[in-house]
Amino acid sequence: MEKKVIFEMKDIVKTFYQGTENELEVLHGISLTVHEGEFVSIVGPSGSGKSTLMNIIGALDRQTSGQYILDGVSMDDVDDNKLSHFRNQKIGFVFQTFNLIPRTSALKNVEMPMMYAGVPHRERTQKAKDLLKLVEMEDRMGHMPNELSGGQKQRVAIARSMANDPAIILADEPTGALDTYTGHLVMNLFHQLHKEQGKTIVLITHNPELAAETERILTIRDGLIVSDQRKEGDVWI
Ligand SMILES: Nc1ncnc2c1ncn2[C@@H]1O[C@H](COP(=O)(O)OP(=O)(O)OP(=O)(O)O)[C@@H](O)[C@H]1O
Repeated sequence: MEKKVIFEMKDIVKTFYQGTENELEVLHGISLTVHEGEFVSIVGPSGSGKSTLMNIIGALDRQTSGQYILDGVSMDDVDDNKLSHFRNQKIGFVFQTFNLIPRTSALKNVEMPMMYAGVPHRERTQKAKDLLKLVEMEDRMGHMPNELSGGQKQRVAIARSMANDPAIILADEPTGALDTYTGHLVMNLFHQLHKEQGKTIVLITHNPELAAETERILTIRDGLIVSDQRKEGDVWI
């Protein structure tokens, strides 16, 4: 059976304008389809446009031209007022610097996206507990972020990213602030979520070794996708 399309980009161009004179076209026409359950990485040198592309995938920014369809909805049809709600529902973000809310317990951090989504108290607390259990953080639920190690913070952040059952988990250099060993543990967690829960994951990374662990590598250079490789068995094609 054909897998469901999670998002589709058609000829996405992004231009930044500074004043009326200066314009900088950063993405020059990106076309890309990602299906449900894929674990994709986006790699490319610094300045190639990865963050710009990620901001569009994550509905944090809009394209200048082209079409972006996320979970069946064209982003052109989502007005600015609805954008943050849409983002909260559809995207689970994991950042390099964790971005947990300080002086707020791990449990409350995971509850937060559900609070914004209007999930009733009892239900969201139970879901947050279940998610923290899934990432093996159930014994640290009452801890504040500053009482957690980097790897533990990232596990809480990953639990939070799944709170509203997003269409995509979008992870931007999620192991960038962690030592190699802890980074591997975090990557293993993504692999587990992908394999056991069928999550669709988009990983943005500088690290080719991490990218090679995923099943599809998109390489972006100077604002264009220059290769799109998939792993078949042990071979990249
Ligand atoms: N808001 C902005 N206004 C103007 N130019 C921008 C803006 N954001 C990014 N750029 C430019 O777009 C280009 C691509 O930047 P981007 O951050 O997407 O690259 P990147 O591949 O994520 O780099 P890195 O790996 O270093 O984070 C750069 O030349 C950058 O200066």
